[in-house]
Amino acid sequence: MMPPSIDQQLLERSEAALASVVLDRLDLGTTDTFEVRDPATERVIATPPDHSADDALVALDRADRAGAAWARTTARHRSDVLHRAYGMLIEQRDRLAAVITREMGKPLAEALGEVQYAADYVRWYAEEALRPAGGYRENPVGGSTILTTRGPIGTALLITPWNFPMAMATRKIAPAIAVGCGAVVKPAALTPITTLVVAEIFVAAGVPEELVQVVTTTRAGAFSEALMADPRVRKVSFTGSTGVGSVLLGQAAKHVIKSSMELGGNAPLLVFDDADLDRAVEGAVIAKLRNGGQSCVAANRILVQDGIADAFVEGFTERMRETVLGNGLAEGVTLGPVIDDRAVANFSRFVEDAVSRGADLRLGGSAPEGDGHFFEATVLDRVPESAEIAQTEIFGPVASIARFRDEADGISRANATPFGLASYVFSENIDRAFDVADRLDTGMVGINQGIVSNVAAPFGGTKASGLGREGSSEGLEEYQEIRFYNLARRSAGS
Ligand SMILES: NC(=O)C1=CN([C@@H]2O[C@H](COP(=O)(O)OP(=O)(O)OC[C@H]3O[C@@H](n4cnc5c(N)ncnc54)[C@H](OP(=O)(O)O)[C@@H]3O)[C@@H](O)[C@H]2O)C=CC1
Ligand SMILES: O=C(O)CCCC(=O)O
Repeated sequence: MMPPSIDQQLLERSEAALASVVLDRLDLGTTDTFEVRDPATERVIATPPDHSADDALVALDRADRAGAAWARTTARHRSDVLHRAYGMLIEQRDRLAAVITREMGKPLAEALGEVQYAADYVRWYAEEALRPAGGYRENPVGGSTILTTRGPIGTALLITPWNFPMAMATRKIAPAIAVGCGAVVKPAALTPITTLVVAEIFVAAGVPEELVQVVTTTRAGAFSEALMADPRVRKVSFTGSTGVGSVLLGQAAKHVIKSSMELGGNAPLLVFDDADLDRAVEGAVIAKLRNGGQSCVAANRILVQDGIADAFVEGFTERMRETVLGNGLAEGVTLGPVIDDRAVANFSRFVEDAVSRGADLRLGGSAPEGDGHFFEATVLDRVPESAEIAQTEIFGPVASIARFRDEADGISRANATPFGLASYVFSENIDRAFDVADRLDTGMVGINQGIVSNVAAPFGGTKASGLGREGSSEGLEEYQEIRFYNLARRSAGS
């Protein structure tokens, strides 16, 4: 079948959007550059500066100084600035979405969804900035009153991945700004442009020019070594692979830096015999294909109870067959390219390995010929636990289905992973759904739905999936330091 053709007007608009971005926001005279490519065509779309570790230290210096002044502003002021930024992000949603699609690949409609999701973090933290941040309690043995305050922790280092280039940036930058911190942001080298647009809009909304410094670089290791050894960094927030998260935690341990780590997942999605079939199929498609499967909360292991398995696999495969693969700028496309060649090679290997171990390939399984990094929506059924795909984070549009006998079997398989980010349960028996959800060792559980992401909810995982939470009020606390005042009292206390 011919791939859908690209809308020329959208292409031109996206070219204009890319051309409008100031690539060197640090303006340090850096002459090294690197290439950012469109994953749908492999063509170069931008050449931002490749900043050195020394450049990053200058950025840190600026963010730290600006942060000291920002910390003294009122919560009302910070809230107003964030509200303005929200409005401007929404006004510029088409420009932002075009940049996201061109550098990351997701279909334009999904990119627009990411812009709204990302902007919602800014609005949420504009509101949270005003919440009371302190407490009062009596010393239980009398003699003093304990007052607590929460203040900005200091300068934050924010490292983001390529899969949600806007939402992961705002999920970190907005709470940092809301409480009064400065920040150095390092976007993924594959997708740095969106973050530059976000920073530009924040400044236009009233964020001081130097408060949020975006460092574009391909030298991530040297960057983090230099910054994590600098005592001015008081907070690191990272989203990405568990391997890099561990390296950062090692560096944080040395200098005792407060850390939030949002790392890999291996989400189980359990469908019980008593699930509503249509709901389970729909939820599983949503959970599997979030961001083309390139999400840490994407359903990684679909586990289906024996009694409903055949009907589920039938329905799920038919829904996966409806996906339209192609360039995210083309009309009707619902599945864009994957991020790079390495990902395509991984998926081909997963499929080959699973089939060689007895899995049943129900749909897809190949990378189409031609330019760009594409992989078909794929369904593998009866995947044995020995298959590589049953043990690893897939991060793409390949669904791995296995069957289970009963509740105990399903739960024990679901928990048999070092990861604990998200899980999903489908059952019309609400007692069972809650009971199973309670016994799944993950930070988030979707019950009868395939979505857990929500700005008002604490996003994060257990075990090797990370530390800390993002979004919600808990996400704000990650950028705060608690202080208490022990106020002497004459009375013995009440
Ligand atoms: N939990 C999640 O949300 C995500 C999980 N992943 C998982 O990780 C796998 C690999 O993806 P990838 O993008 O390579 O993830 P990485 O963990 O390598 O990259 C995430 C971010 O960390 C940066 N980084 C890389 N090395 C270091 C370092 N030594 N010190 C500081 N920062 C560093 C990257 O920079 P640079 O781009 O320059 O390498 C990028 O900005 C995926 O296939 C997926 O399994 C990926 C993305 C998100
Ligand atoms: O997948 C990720 O890398 C981050 C989380 C995306 C989401 O908020 O849903």
